[in-house]
Amino acid sequence: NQSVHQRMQELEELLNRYNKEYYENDEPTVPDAEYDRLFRELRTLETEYPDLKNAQSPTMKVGGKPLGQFKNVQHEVPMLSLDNAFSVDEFEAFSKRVEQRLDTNQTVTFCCEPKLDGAAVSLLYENGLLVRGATRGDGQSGEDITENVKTIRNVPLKLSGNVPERLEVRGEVVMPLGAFERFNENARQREEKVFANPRNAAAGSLRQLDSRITAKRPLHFYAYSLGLISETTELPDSHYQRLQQLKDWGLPVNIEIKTVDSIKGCDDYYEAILDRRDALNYDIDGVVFKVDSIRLQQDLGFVARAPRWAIARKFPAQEQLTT
Ligand SMILES: Cc1ccc2cc(C(N)=O)cc(O)c2n1
Repeated sequence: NQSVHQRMQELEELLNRYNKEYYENDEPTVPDAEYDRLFRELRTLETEYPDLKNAQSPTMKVGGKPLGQFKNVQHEVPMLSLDNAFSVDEFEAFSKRVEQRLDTNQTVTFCCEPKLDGAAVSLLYENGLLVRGATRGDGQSGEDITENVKTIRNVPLKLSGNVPERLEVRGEVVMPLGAFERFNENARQREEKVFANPRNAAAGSLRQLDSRITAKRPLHFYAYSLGLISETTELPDSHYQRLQQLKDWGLPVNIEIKTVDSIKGCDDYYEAILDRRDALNYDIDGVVFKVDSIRLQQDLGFVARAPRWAIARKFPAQEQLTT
């Protein structure tokens, strides 16, 4: 059954590629019917030849039998929240604090990104394989939702390239707005639970004990920082470049993430994202600015639970349209 094994590998590559296309640029090159046909062919072969089944097969992303409860996960590196700046003045106070720590003529580079309004999760990869997913919880410990995160279609089960032995990635799980509307409309028609907003929909979908339910929820994951990493790993001093490294390993990183070299650059970024807020395919509630230099981040450290080297600059609350 060498030719069967060959066909199974071919199907796996095709399905992984179509998955990536579907999430990279929202334009799958094949219709869903074709995707489903290939998916069914692979699942049939895996049933007939179980010893040829690959633990990272795309068929593993559909969820399995429900759990009785969630196990607890201790975050070896605490998952931090962000200090908020609601006004220009508060943001300027943040930038002043940062600049005080610099030498005179040193300029500071900031890494900027939209603040996704979803559910924070931690993904742990060992030798490039996804071995654990966890909710943020209280920052010190969360719930083990490994089976659920495996069903998020743009979460890779296997990283590619020269990956560290241990790599923990933190990011946000969101439910895209179009998918959220369709999901809620569907739920209304079936008189099932309707979610108040995409954040609740994402958080609620991740906390399902039955991962087959999570698998049916349209969720996206975007990596935004590194947690645990094997100390032998060579990494650039730039946070932005570390995120690009995650992207090279196959993890989804938001394309809106950019660096700027001044406070003015931060203000321009804030205005640019605010202007495009309604055009984005997911809910955001501000932008996040981080000192890009890891060395300077370490020098600035943290205050209580939030880092001194990062700030979330929040948008005015959106007037909730009365539905
Ligand atoms: C350190 C940290 C904590 C929470 C975060 C949350 C978001 C977010 N909600 O998009 C983005 C980030 O870069 C974050 N960074």
